[in-house]
Amino acid sequence: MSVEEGTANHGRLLGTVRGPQDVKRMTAEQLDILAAEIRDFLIAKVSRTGGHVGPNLGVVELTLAMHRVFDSPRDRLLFDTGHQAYVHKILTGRQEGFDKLRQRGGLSGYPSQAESEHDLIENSHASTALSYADGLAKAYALRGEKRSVVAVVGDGALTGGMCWEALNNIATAGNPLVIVVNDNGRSYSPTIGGLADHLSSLRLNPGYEKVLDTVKDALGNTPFVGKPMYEVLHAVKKGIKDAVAPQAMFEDLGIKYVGPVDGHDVPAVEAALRAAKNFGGPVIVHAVTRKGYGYRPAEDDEADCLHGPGAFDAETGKLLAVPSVKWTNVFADELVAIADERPDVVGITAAMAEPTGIATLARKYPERVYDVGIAEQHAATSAAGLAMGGLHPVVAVYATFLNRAFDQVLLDVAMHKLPVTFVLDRAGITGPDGPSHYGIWDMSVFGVVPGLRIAAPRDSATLREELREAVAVDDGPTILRFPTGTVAADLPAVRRVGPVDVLAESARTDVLLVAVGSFAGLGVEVAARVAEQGYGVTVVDPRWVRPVPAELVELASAHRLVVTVEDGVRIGGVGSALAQAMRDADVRVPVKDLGVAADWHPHGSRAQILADLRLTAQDVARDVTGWISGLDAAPVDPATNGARAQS
Ligand SMILES: Cc1ncc(C[n+]2csc(CCOP(=O)(O)OP(=O)(O)O)c2C)c(N)n1
Ligand SMILES: CC(=O)[C@@H](O)[C@H](O)COP(=O)(O)O
Ligand SMILES: [Mg+2]
Repeated sequence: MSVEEGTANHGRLLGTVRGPQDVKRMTAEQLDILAAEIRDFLIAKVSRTGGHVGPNLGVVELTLAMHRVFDSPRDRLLFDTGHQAYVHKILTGRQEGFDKLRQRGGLSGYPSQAESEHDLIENSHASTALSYADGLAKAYALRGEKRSVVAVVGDGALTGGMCWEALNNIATAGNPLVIVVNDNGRSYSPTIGGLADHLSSLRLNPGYEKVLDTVKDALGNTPFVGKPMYEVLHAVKKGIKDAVAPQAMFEDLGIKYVGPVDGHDVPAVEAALRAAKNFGGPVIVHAVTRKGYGYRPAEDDEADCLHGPGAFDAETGKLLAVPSVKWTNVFADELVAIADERPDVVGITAAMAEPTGIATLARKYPERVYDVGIAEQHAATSAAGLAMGGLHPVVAVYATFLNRAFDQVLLDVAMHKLPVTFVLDRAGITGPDGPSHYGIWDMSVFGVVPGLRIAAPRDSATLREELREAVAVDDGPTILRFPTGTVAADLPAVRRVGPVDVLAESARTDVLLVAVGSFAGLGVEVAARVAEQGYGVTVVDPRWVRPVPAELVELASAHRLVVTVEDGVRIGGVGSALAQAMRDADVRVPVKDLGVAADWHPHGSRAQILADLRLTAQDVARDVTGWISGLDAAPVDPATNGARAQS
């Protein structure tokens, strides 16, 4: 269908867009129609699949303007965090993929090089785009390639320290580079901090370019022209600039500032981008947008402007699935109960108060909760300062995001033996957000930290118990980690051996099955399946997985085979650490450690990915039966650990 036909058939113009070139030749009127159609498309599709509908509704015009001014993929368009790249995907030939957005085998919710040559940054962690852009611009400069580099960064992502490390370098390098600040004033909730205040001071001031244009227009009609006019204009510009000094911060850094510009006005954004493109150095284009723009349920959503909901009713914006009791809710309620008793307990969030449950504490004790912005490294070391000041901070972040604060946890917190508790939500395989969101690294990465204790609760009862144990520790840091979604049904222990809970046992002691955290239920199911083959399985939940409890080694010595299963990478995981502890104690029992291969696992549902990894009761039972019956036939050399071949 032609653009003209598409224009005539409302709802069909989008169907004429197969690539960026199709929007370059559209008229302003067609662009308005197309923007409306894209919004309808986003609401229709994402309401069915779930996803980042709010952020993407806010960048429709911005993305249209970017693809009209720049020539992707020769010019590189980078998206910080990448959750706001759906419009970019729509304009680069991937409309059909939205029926399976964030689903196994379907479109990723983030840029994906495997999907398109137009995509570059696949990491969904915030505040990285400017560093990529700095490097890209330096590479093109050195190679003599005339290619534009454009990085879209949100006001929330700008609160991340890496952005300021990058800006410092971008300013010095002086390479042509366009930084589009997508300023909607929000992360999930309103963006906090001095930078956010600075941006809003810019938002509230008339863009000095716009005021200057007005002055130019006015003066332009006067009789005098030439040098005096230029001097007048220059004086006016300087005067206005001084009056709206806030953007001086960027310009004093050596980065030109253009804006603020209405991010929903395609021609205005295009004009700013063209000016930036031709500037010949680093330029910030400050686009003011609204998260959820054009869709009232998102615009009016106080919590997070429908930042990333599950499937929802397109008419009302209401979630279709009523959230069950999540791990997060249990944590939040227990944290408040603890805070009632412990005035030294305070909470820290990295711009995710609601999703981590810290908001529950903030509602009761607002003075005891700190939102540090998207700044996990700062969160960790600020927590160290709070602890040095006599408090016990509870830092609640998603497991995957603590990765970037390893050095702070190791040296700023643990080396000083400070009582800080890190609560890692979304630990393990999460699913729809894909590999850079998988919280599979924490038990390995932080397992090496001297003096740091790690707990992996199996249900709400143990979460409450282990959280209390964690905040009672006063000579070092603790980590409490649990998965996404509905909390597991309580699974009572039949007895406790030291800190280790025995969940099931038999007269026979063929297998010790160490089921870590949320895999406890799987362990009990495996034991029942293996028992049908005549073998006895003792299922234990270590509760505290680091350091390895000595009682676990003792229990191992009383069995013929040890099998561990964890929702984390095998390398350096609980199984690996237990095997080492057994070797150190000269306990010669073969160990099979099951877990997640250290790899970039694709997105999908949590259940699907775990099944792909053969981390189901059926698969594990089959393996355990094979191993133990194999022992009947011939002993496995404990030294080889008999590691299971895994993808
Ligand atoms: C390191 C890191 N911490 C936390 C998050 C979770 N997160 C995803 S999007 C987002 C808010 C981003 O706000 P902003 O950059 O302003 O983009 P917007 O959603 O407003 O378009 C956060 C905190 C993340 N992706 N990365
Ligand atoms: C982009 C980002 O990092 C978050 O929005 C993330 O997608 C949220 O994940 P949950 O849906 O598990 O809260
Ligand atoms: Mg924002």
